[in-house]
Amino acid sequence: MSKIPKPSSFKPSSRVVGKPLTTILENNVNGSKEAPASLLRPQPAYGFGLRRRSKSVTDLRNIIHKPLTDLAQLKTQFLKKDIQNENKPKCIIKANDKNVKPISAKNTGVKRIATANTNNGDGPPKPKVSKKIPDWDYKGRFHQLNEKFIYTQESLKVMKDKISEFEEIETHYNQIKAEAEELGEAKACLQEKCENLSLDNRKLKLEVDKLRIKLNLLENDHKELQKSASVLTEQNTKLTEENDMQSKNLVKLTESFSELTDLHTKLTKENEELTKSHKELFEKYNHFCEKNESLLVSLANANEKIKHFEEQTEQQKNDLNHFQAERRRLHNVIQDLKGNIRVFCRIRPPISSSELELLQCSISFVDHNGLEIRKTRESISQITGKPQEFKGEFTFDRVFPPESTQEEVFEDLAQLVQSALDGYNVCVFAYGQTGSGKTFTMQGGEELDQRGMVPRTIDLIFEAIKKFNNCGWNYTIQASFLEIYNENIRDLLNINNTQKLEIYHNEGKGSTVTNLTIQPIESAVELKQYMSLAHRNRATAATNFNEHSSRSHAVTKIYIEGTLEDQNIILKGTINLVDLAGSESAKVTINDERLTETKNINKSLATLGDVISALFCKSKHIPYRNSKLTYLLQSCLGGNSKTLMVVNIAPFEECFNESINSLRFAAKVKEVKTGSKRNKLVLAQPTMKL
Ligand SMILES: Nc1ncnc2c1ncn2[C@@H]1O[C@H](COP(=O)(O)OP(=O)(O)OP(=O)(O)O)[C@@H](O)[C@H]1O
Repeated sequence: MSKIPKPSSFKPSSRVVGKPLTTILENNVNGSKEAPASLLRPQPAYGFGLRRRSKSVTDLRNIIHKPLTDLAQLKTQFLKKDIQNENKPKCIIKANDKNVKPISAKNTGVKRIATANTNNGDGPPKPKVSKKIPDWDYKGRFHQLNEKFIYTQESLKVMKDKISEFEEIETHYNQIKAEAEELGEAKACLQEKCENLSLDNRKLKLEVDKLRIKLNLLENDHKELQKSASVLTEQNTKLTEENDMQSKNLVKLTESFSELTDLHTKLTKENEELTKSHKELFEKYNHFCEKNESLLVSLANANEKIKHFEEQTEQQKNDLNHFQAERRRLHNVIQDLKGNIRVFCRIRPPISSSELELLQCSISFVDHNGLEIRKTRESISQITGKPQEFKGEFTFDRVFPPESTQEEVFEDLAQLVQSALDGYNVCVFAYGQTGSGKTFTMQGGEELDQRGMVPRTIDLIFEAIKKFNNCGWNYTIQASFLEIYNENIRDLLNINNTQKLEIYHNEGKGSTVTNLTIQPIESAVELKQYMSLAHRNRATAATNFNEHSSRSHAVTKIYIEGTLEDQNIILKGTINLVDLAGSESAKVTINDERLTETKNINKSLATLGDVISALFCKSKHIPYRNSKLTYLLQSCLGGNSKTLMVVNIAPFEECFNESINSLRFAAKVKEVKTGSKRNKLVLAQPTMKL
């Protein structure tokens, strides 16, 4: 049995009133919660019990299923009972219907009497029931009966009204019955639909089960997705950070891109131009390729020639080294032939007007080697009574008159510089009295052409080194500057040097001075700078001859070391350029201090003479140690060393005696030279200049 929705659960609605029952049922079948309109319609009153029950759907259902005859029967019964009830005061209503509960007298009691006298609104007011009227009170009984009669009449009237109501109800019942039939049909439809719906419901349940399973699966998936979502969130955070960085990079890259775009545009233009020029160049290239082929042929020929020339060059290099060795040998032979000790004499000119006013000696020059010097004033000999002549004739390797230039004086010295580069020790002395021109000869004047022997030697050494470098030679130059003053050595490159400067002689290495500054030199300019410094540091003292006369021996020593690695040749030579102190005799000195200076100077000069004499005599003992000067120059005096002495002469008559002394000293030295080399004048070798 399909369930019909209970009317009690429906709310009354005015909207459904007047609608056909089928429509209402259909609406309910479709899920509407509205009650059928007929069920909500106000029911006609056919008794207070029935009216109340008519609101129940169950009663209505019963009514629907009861046949119409029952209703007529009900009406009749109802009317009968109503009349009977009137006659049975103990029970106001006796319901035959199961649904109308009988009211027992027990429950009503006295109240029944009270209610009988009250009007309940459905009928006429009941006559009051007073206490029992005695039988004899006919009047009272009549009055009572009369009231009952009136009441009965009114009740009858009421019943008639009720009958008419029942007729309406009957009409209405018929309508309801018709509607009930419709409802039955609708119910069948609904049942069918319900069955269908239950089928659908089952299907839906199955689907729901499936969906639940799916849901579980989806929930699991959801959890996994949540996990992966959290992982992805972390990744997302990282990626966001990376993205930020990338964004920044992107901005930079965008900027760079724009720059590159500009550059690209420029380069595109350049490329176009270059393509154009490339085209032109390619044409030229093709042209040159053609030329190149012919040139390659010529190149191959040239290569062959180069190879041939290289072989020749190598041969010539070997020859050159051989010739250089030969040149060194021959140069040395020439120098030996010229003499290992050479003596030049140089007469200086008067340089100031005061010097021009002085009496000059008469000096006559015999070719380049000899000179004759005499006094202008002749004196009478006290012994013979005849006029006495003071003159001297001297022959030297070279005599330079006053007009001789520094360049001319240096010509011969240049050959000795070459000997130093070839690995020999060379010593150049400037000898002479104070003011005779020693310093001028060695250092020179201010002008370029007045450069003396020392700067010219420096220039020549570095010029020669350049040439030798081209032939594979490598030279290193060092220099030291010292002076010997009162037999004490002073370092002219470091005048504050308080360390002891002592001379030691080593047979292999020659003389060395301890603690002396030996300065490596890279260029001629650098060496000249040190030379100027040494010149400034040199001890000077004013004399009556020359305001800045030197009272010390100044020694400039240049160390030359040449290496030819190919041939494993090392040449070590030195050049000593010595500006000797003035050689004047003690009688012209002014004071004791000067006298001591002069004595020391003369002693060292005399020792120099003695050493040279001892070398000439080939004495067993050479007194080198008698003076610091000779001890220092020991390795440059004698042996294979080359010595050049330039005797400087002042042309003044008042210097005549000193000049004669100097010339005699020089002549003595010259004799040494000629004596030792005369026997060897056998080979005449050509002179080889640098
Ligand atoms: N050949 C020369 N030509 C021109 N002037 C010269 C010549 N020789 C020397 N003199 C000048 O004569 C002066 C004295 O010369 P210098 O100073 O060289 O003499 P010195 O012998 O070195 O004296 P001292 O021993 O005192 O040093 C200087 O003014 C110098 O310039």
